[in-house]
Amino acid sequence: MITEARVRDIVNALEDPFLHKTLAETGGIEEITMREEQNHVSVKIAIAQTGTPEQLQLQMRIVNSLKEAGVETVGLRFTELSEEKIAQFRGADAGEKDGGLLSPNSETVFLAIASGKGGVGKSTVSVNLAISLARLGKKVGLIDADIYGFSVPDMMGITTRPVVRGEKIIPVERFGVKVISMGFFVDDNAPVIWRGPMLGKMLNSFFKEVEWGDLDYLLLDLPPGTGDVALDVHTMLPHCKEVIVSTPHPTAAFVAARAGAMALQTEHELVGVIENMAYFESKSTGEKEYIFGKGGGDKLADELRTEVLGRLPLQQPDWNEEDFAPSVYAEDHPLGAIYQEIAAKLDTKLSLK
Ligand SMILES: Nc1ncnc2c1ncn2[C@@H]1O[C@H](COP(=O)(O)OP(=O)(O)OP(=O)(O)O)[C@@H](O)[C@H]1O
Repeated sequence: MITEARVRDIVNALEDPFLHKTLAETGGIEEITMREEQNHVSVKIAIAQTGTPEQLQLQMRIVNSLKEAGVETVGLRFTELSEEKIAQFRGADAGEKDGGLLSPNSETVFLAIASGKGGVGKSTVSVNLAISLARLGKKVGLIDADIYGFSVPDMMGITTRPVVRGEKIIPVERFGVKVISMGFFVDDNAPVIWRGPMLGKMLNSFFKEVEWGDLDYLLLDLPPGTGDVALDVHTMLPHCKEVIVSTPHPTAAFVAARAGAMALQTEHELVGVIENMAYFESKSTGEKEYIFGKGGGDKLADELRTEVLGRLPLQQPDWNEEDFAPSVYAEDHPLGAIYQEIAAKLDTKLSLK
């Protein structure tokens, strides 16, 4: 009679038909019982969905494999994996480079915008970089992946919600950029209190269920910092090029270096640093004041072996009551022009790769 360990090996090697992961990876084997005198093996297995043709096929595969290994009779019971586990594996799927993830098209560059801490202007940079790339004639999408602290819709002055067509969500288009945000799916300003597995599910559906069409760039505004949420999102994402936003203050640059290290550890590729709030320029004298210090961006770029893509001074966009978008810099605004330069630089750099 074969050993229990051998039974486990045989069954573990088979795949959950819905998650496309081996039962070893999903921890699908719940129980194995052996009755030696009858050469009988009984296995209880959890899979993502029961009562399906796929389950029948898996049943057949298990029975055949065990019989080939010399088992006389096989008993099988199936249960369903917990929602949490399923979400965890679906989330992990999104992290697979070529896995079931919808790539808006195979040429699309995923460009993630990260920061070491909150409040340095990561979302402002994401929004304006996306718009600048669109102004260059690129087809651009923007995912507000700062799931718990979404701000992109407000920053861009988006007042409409995506519509659902068939099984697909049509992103909202604003300033030539297709946008999707957690903010579209919660009641007005309600805090998001979903935990890990839901996060994976949500991110995954931002890729898979949104009708992105053909895109040159899909930008992702990541959660700030180097904590659990940022790490989870980094892990779940497909391979991205990544830009780190920091202020020039040394402590901001220190934590930003940790964000850069996290990107590298999770196999994303750093393409540059943007120094935001780099200085304040007096409108009357043109003199520059380095309010948050100087040199943090250069140090950070050195440490991460990358370059400073641009430096943005402190200045608000001009308000426009008619077409209100509080964080969007017009093309002829001094910051709009700097964003345009950064976008052109990035576009050249990324299209050469
Ligand atoms: N260059 C700038 N000049 C003036 N204000 C700026 C500049 N960049 C960003 N801000 C302002 O700073 C604040 C923080 O910016 P933003 O929300 O983009 O930061 P963040 O890093 O995305 O923060 P979090 O990740 O915590 O949401 C906002 O009020 C924004 O308008």
